[in-house]
Amino acid sequence: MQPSIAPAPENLSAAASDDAGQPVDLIIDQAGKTYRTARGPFVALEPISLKIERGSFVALIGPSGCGKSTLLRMIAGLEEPDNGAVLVRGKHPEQFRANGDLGIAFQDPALLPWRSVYANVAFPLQVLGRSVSKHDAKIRELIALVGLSGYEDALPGQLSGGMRQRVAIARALISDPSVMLLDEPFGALDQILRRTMNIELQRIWSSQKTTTILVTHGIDEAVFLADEIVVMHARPGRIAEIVKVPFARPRTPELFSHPDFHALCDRLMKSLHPEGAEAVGL
Ligand SMILES: Nc1ncnc2c1ncn2[C@@H]1O[C@H](COP(=O)(O)OP(=O)(O)OP(=O)(O)O)[C@@H](O)[C@H]1O
Repeated sequence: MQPSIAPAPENLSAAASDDAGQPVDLIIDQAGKTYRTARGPFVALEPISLKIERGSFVALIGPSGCGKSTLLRMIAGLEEPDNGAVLVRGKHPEQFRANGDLGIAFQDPALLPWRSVYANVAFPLQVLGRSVSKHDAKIRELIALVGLSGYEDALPGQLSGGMRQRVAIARALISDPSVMLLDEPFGALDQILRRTMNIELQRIWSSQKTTTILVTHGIDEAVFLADEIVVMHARPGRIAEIVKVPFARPRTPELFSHPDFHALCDRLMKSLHPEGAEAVGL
């Protein structure tokens, strides 16, 4: 498995494809983040470089505090790197987000409690000044895609945690984003529901082929869903390695019990926690 960290070329906006000639959606070039704290500067993320191919599914894994959310916030344009550059389809992330090209779903689905499922999914269209009625078919199609047909009029308080997350994913997709950022979207769900959602997410991603970046603490979730896994280490936050996931798609639930799946999970566990892995016999 080859690390695929590529130093970004000098002319970033011209770097629309990677070494294999594949179109690239995201270029991170020597971007880092140091926070000022009462105890002095704190390096949340060392300067890192990374390229993400169009239509791929990339997972970010790493211990708590290694800078996964900081990196995602930089990609979303919610945080500026101190140095280096982040470009999404050749644009500054903030500009990219303002066009509705970026879909975001975080751990807390943050639905508006007084609005129905339909109105929550439609909300980004209103923010972007687009007509909801013109997009009626699209809204219903996405609600169906996330398996919630029949719940259009339900309020978030009437839904389970998994259903609320599905609404958040439909909402993230309503503006036809070319890039989707998911920060621990299933972190609060139990293991069974989480697996169901993993299978659902693969189905949704396969039908849309939106470039997706998922932050997760679940190694099995990352292996099941991703084409590439970015392993991060903490103190300071940095990329330790990038691992390609070799399993063919569509991946079925049986993969979760396949020996090769477990072998890759163990290998990633070692990469994440070299000392701890030895203690548990890996
Ligand atoms: N605004 C801030 N000011 C100071 N320190 C911050 C700030 N935001 C994050 N940090 C610190 O930067 C480091 C990276 O934070 P980040 O939230 O990116 O980590 P993470 O890998 O997403 O963690 P987790 O898995 O626990 O969510 C942490 O040590 C955090 O305390």
